[in-house]
Amino acid sequence: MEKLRTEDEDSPKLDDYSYTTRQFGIWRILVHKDSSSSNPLVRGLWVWWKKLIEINSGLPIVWRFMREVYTLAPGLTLLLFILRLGSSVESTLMLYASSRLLRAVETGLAEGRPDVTAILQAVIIRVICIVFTATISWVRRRISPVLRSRVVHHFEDYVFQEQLRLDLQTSADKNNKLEVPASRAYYRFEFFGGMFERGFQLMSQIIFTIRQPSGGITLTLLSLVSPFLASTLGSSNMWSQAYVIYSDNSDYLRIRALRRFVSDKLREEVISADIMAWILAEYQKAREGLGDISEMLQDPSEFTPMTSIISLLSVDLPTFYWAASVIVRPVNFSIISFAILQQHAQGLRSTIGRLIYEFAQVSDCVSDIRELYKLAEVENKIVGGEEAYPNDTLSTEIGMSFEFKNVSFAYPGAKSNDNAIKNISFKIPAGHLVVIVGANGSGKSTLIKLLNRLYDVDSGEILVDGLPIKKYRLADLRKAQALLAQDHALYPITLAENIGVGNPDRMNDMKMVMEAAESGGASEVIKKLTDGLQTTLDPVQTARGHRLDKDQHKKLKLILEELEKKAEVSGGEKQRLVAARTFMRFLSGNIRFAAADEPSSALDPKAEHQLFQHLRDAQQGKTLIFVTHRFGHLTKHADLVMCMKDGEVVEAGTHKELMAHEGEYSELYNVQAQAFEI
Ligand SMILES: Nc1ncnc2c1ncn2[C@@H]1O[C@H](COP(=O)(O)OP(=O)(O)OP(=O)(O)O)[C@@H](O)[C@H]1O
Repeated sequence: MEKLRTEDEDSPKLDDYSYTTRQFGIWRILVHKDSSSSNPLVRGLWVWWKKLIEINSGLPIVWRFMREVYTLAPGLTLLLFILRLGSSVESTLMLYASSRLLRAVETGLAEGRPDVTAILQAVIIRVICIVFTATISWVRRRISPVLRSRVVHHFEDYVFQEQLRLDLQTSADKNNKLEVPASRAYYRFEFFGGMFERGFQLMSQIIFTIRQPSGGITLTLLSLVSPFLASTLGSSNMWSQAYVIYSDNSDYLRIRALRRFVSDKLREEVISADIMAWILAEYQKAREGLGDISEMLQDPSEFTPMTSIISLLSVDLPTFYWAASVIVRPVNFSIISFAILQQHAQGLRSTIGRLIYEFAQVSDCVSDIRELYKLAEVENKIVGGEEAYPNDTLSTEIGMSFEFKNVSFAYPGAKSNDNAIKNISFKIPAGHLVVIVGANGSGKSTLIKLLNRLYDVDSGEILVDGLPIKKYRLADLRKAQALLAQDHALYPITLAENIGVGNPDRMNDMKMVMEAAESGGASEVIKKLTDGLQTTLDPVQTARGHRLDKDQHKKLKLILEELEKKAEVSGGEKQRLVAARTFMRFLSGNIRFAAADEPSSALDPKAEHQLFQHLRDAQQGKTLIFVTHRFGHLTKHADLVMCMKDGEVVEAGTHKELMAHEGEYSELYNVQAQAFEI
């Protein structure tokens, strides 16, 4: 683990990052090593102290969050807090009512004559309390969903907007992944509302208990002990610390892996390969290997008998106090007072317990809120320059020119130590047709991504029309480029929109959309579909059924099946539709560079030939790069063929030159050519 961090002058020493390793069943847990004491009580207090510091530092962001929620619905938020204030005195009022009732009964019993007025008063107060409680909860149930929608929508929209803003390199960074769903915002708001309510509830209970005739103050103090002890001992356990958890039990991992064979994705292959018996045998072997090793996550040392005894005894402290005072002053003994004080003690203990529990969660809330806001602070790694593209003095009408100067690049977060691009230098003149060939993993696609500034180079420089690529405005650069790649997908919108977004300004121009579809070879696909251009291939599915297992549910079942039906296209048809989007982009008239990165892997030979032909036909005013493994007729038309191997350009020239050279390219070419020899 230490290897993951490099030490520099300002960063904390590695010792500060030390951890202890623990093993529970199949789980290995690396727990951050705290410098605090091994005594659970001292450690618990230390955890509390750290929590307080954390909460203190989080106050500004919580304040910002609460203000933001308030501005979304000021009236509703205020009303909700007023209702919470009302709820906070509910339990005290109820307690007051039942104390009055008990005292009235006690007096009646003592005097042999019940005080009907007092009893009636107590009953009326209790009924009022019940009506009050029911009304408050009714109003709350009505306003909460509205407030919830506003808060959740607000944060969902914000997160969506921020996620859309991130570039590839920035969003690939794990630190920029949101670990909290936007819907958590409302729970966090409710959480603080709950604490506010609990705070007032505690205040009203304390005031009421202190005012009790016999031992109110002592009772209040004694009621504090149990929840305080429980929370302090509880907070010192391992789960409240920072940890990394994983399983390295090979049998457990094998079982998990083998279970994947029953997924829909693999089922077809499993059945056709008839490997069920082997899977089952492997599964049983792993199960035997795992034996009784537990998958449960439980720290056996979490609670020792002593801590449990102390915790349980502390609950009975008010009773012990009462028993002691009866022994010392038996004359004061009243069973009713005892019952009332017991009720007070129980109420206080439960409120304090909940409040302490909630207080312990505040730091989690703060980190959730921080997490929600963090995306706004993330700066994109790919930063555009000021220069417009096309550049009046440097750019030409015939296309974009490129120059790579000693460019190296490794994917951020890649496990491999090898660069995907290694110190490459070459030039592509404007308007040229370039074909890049090479083995799998040689860096062809990466090169195209660098030209589109999906990633920035680690070292070296890329020039576009003679100027460093970083100097151009990003939006201008991208508007002038069109990429068509094998893994480009169809979007979950209609086919008309799927093609139209290639040129958003003319999205509704159906004539242009159909023209683009024709060039991409997709018009036949569209005609085949019942809804034509208005088809959505992978629509958002919301339909679901519940307990449709009986005969009388047949009708509902049929409706559900109808709702679940969706249009499907083949892999090659999908590629044609994606290609149509690129042609739509061409029709914007802005494109000076187009790259086709193996866009034809699923196309039949005729469709592939047509696609390449259409791309070449549209080459006017563009530099065109093809990345392909099936390069026969393409390379013959190419102005430049670049052959890549292990992240380097090993050969570059025309087809003829490279064939004469008899190197890597001619070898690849001949392998393909041989396939056609009889
Ligand atoms: N997103 C990524 N993260 C980490 N490594 C990557 C990523 N994409 C590609 N690589 C690695 O970079 C190297 C070059 O990959 P690239 O996709 O450019 O190869 P290619 O020549 O286009 O291969 P192919 O012919 O198989 O498409 C490979 O070793 C690959 O594993």
